[in-house]
Amino acid sequence: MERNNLYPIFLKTSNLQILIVGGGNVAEEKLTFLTKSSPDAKVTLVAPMFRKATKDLARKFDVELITDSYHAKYLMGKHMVIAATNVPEVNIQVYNDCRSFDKLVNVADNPPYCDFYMGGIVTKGNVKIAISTNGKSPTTAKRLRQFFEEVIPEDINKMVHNLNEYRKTLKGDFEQKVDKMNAITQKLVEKI
Ligand SMILES: C[C@@]1(CC(=O)O)c2cc3[nH]c(cc4nc(cc5[nH]c(cc(n2)[C@H]1CCC(=O)O)[C@@](C)(CC(=O)O)[C@@H]5CCC(=O)O)C(CC(=O)O)=C4CCC(=O)O)c(CCC(=O)O)c3CC(=O)O
Ligand SMILES: NC(=O)C1=CN([C@@H]2O[C@H](COP(=O)(O)OP(=O)(O)OC[C@H]3O[C@@H](n4cnc5c(N)ncnc54)[C@H](O)[C@@H]3O)[C@@H](O)[C@H]2O)C=CC1
Repeated sequence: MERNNLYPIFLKTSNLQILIVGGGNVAEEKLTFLTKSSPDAKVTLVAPMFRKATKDLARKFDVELITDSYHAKYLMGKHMVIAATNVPEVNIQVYNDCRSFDKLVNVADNPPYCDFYMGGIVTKGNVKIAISTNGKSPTTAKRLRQFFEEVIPEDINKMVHNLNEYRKTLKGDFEQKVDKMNAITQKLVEKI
């Protein structure tokens, strides 16, 4: 069976500068999911024109909008880039420039031109689940996201908080703490 070899990481987007090239539907969709998961992300968009809803989102999440066509100078200081224009040549140019400057790049909806994929994301307090289908079916990623949003209880964060508090009260060496944490959470994985 084919398998997903991507390695998920949880980025501190408030420490990183992200550039989105484009201001249309796709750029707005990527910005919507990015800010939904990471409202404190540092994001800049560059495009000759932006949708009204994109401008509203930008105001809400303190996103910088640059009204201009893409130029490589806009990559300066950026760590990650998402290209989402409707001009394939521009998207490929962004990809090539990012390669030259060692930036991580995602050409939205174009898997061969992605160093990383955006995933389906479920957030419940401190708990976050990211879903990828290895680029094979974004719709499945969306449906799984909706499924987990539904089935994971809101109070999962209470459990994380309580276990964090309990962990602080534990004395002993590392191994004893691990044993105690495992013992108290054993029920979670026991088959009924
Ligand atoms: C590879 C990837 C690269 C990337 O963009 O990062 C990619 C690629 C493509 N998307 C396409 C289209 C659609 N994308 C969505 C939705 C989402 N797409 C997302 C991620 C990814 N999309 C990455 C892989 C993720 C993984 O590994 O599973 C999500 C999860 C996250 C996000 O966008 O932030 C977000 C759901 C968020 C949520 O709801 O939680 C929908 C569904 C809808 O809108 O209802 C459609 C229309 C239905 C359809 O066409 O399938 C096309 C075809 C374009 C064409 O036909 O030209 C391609 C290209 C191709 O597949 O070749
Ligand atoms: N809209 C959709 O749901 C989907 C779109 N696509 C493809 O994704 C691409 C983008 O789609 P949309 O966002 O819907 O297009 P769009 O037409 O809504 O937006 C394109 C954006 O790119 C900007 N742009 C054009 N040239 C630029 C440049 N040189 N520098 C910076 N920005 C530039 C435009 O100003 C505009 O804001 C298209 O190629 C489309 O075929 C693929 C799948 C689904």
